[in-house]
Amino acid sequence: MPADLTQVLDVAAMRAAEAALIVGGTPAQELMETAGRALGEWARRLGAGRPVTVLCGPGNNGGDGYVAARHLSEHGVPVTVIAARAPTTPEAMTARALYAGAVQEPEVMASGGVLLDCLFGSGLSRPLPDDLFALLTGLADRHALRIAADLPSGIEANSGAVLNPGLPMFDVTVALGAWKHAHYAMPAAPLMGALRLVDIGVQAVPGAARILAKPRIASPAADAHKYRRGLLAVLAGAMPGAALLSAEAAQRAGAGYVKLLASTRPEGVAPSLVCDVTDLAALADPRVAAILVGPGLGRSTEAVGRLNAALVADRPVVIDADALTLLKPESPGTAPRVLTPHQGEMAALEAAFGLSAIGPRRARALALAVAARAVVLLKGPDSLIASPDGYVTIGPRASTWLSVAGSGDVLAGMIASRLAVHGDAHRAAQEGLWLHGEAARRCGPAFTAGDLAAATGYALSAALL
Ligand SMILES: NC(=O)C1=CN([C@@H]2O[C@H](COP(=O)(O)OP(=O)(O)OC[C@H]3O[C@@H](n4cnc5c(N)ncnc54)[C@H](OP(=O)(O)O)[C@@H]3O)[C@@H](O)[C@H]2O)[C@@H](O)CC1
Ligand SMILES: Nc1ncnc2c1ncn2[C@@H]1O[C@H](COP(=O)(O)OP(=O)(O)O)[C@@H](O)[C@H]1O
Ligand SMILES: [K+]
Repeated sequence: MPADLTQVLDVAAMRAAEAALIVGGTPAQELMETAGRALGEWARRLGAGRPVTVLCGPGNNGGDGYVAARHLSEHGVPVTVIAARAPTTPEAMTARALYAGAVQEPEVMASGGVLLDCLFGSGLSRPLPDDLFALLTGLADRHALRIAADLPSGIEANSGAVLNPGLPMFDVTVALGAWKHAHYAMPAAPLMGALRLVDIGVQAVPGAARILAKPRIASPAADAHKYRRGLLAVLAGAMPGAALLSAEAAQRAGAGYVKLLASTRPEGVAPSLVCDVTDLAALADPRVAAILVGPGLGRSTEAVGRLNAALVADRPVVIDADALTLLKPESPGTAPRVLTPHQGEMAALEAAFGLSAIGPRRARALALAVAARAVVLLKGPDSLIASPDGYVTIGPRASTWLSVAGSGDVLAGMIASRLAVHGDAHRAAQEGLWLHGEAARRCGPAFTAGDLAAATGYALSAALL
């Protein structure tokens, strides 16, 4: 069976997946051999002739390092191996024995080309002791290129916690076998540099989180018309600018008809955007395929009324921004929902739904998804999507320029537009998150939310079948 290179595993699942490979007939030593050789090959190629220092710890991460060192030596690359601690696992002991070159004491301060950090990987259970922290940071300072084996040492694999403040920045992190949550989670992710993944044959783990894949979006069918493509109702509120931004993105993300619902026509409505001043009455139109409520809604009693009107209309709905702070367990409606909280809105929702705010973001998002019977897109530098049936999708790193006012309104518009097209909340959240990241990539640096909304069509074109 081909390996699964899209899943993101926690340490227990990774160990179980490795154990399954071993039971299936691949000895642990062979797994280490595959991982270590690939690691050595990355160091050789990225080093481009420069010498490599391999820093080895006591566990299997260190074992990978001895295999990498052997591979590098066999290819004529000058290697210095430093054993920070003696190997303790049978595989690491064998790997060390098979490395024919000298192994230096940790006092040796090598310098030069590439540092390959094989001190600790997924087995790190506590902060690095002072001597190892000093050794790692000292070596990192003395090498031009820093590569981490599996994870930078000092990172907790499940949570992405940085256990030692002041860890060095790496240029490349070579994940071994499968992605771990830390590769995509804050605060660890920015320390890792470029990410690469080595295939050691790890099979798909049922229910594992997955990296968000590029969606496959179809063009309108030959017999399409604007209603069949999806009518999206965007509820304007106290500050209509935000809803206008959402609507602008939504018009470019696939829906055939985007209507702004307001009691009076706000200023700045583009001619292409229909503003229905019958306002909430327009929700009775059976052709409304999806609703977006929240951007610029306000938090007044009137805002609560508008949110509830959107929910009782019983159409697939995106609930964003202010509406998230007004949503309650007793709020009406049974239609599919997408909630798009940032960290602050997440805390408000957790309080409203009586949930604990402790634990990794993915677990918190899942708990809310179940409690609110909604797909939850938890936003931030490490955005992720959780669905009530237990699936987690991890957003790949996105442009940090997305941290601009109105960027969330654009995302909500993209998701709502996709929801109007097909009504599937989970798929719409995935498509919207991908389009948001792609639009940002195309915008380059220092864009406005308006630029981002305007780039939606280009992002969509990249995902067309
Ligand atoms: N298994 C496989 O088939 C494959 C595994 N692979 C590789 O194995 C890696 C995982 O290996 P691993 O589980 O041995 O963990 P690793 O990160 O080397 O360290 C654990 C050791 O460190 C110790 N220790 C922990 N924290 C410490 C601290 N702060 N300070 C000091 N000591 C500390 C801990 O001891 P203890 O906590 O019991 O004291 C234990 O001795 C994985 O990242 C990948 O590189 C790949 O080759 C693919 C095939
Ligand atoms: N540092 C960052 N890196 C990547 N994406 C980010 C970063 N900061 C914010 N974002 C994204 O930008 C959007 C901001 O949304 P939100 O917080 O609702 O802002 P606003 O209310 O101004 O629209 C979210 O999609 C979030 O994931
Ligand atoms: K490492």
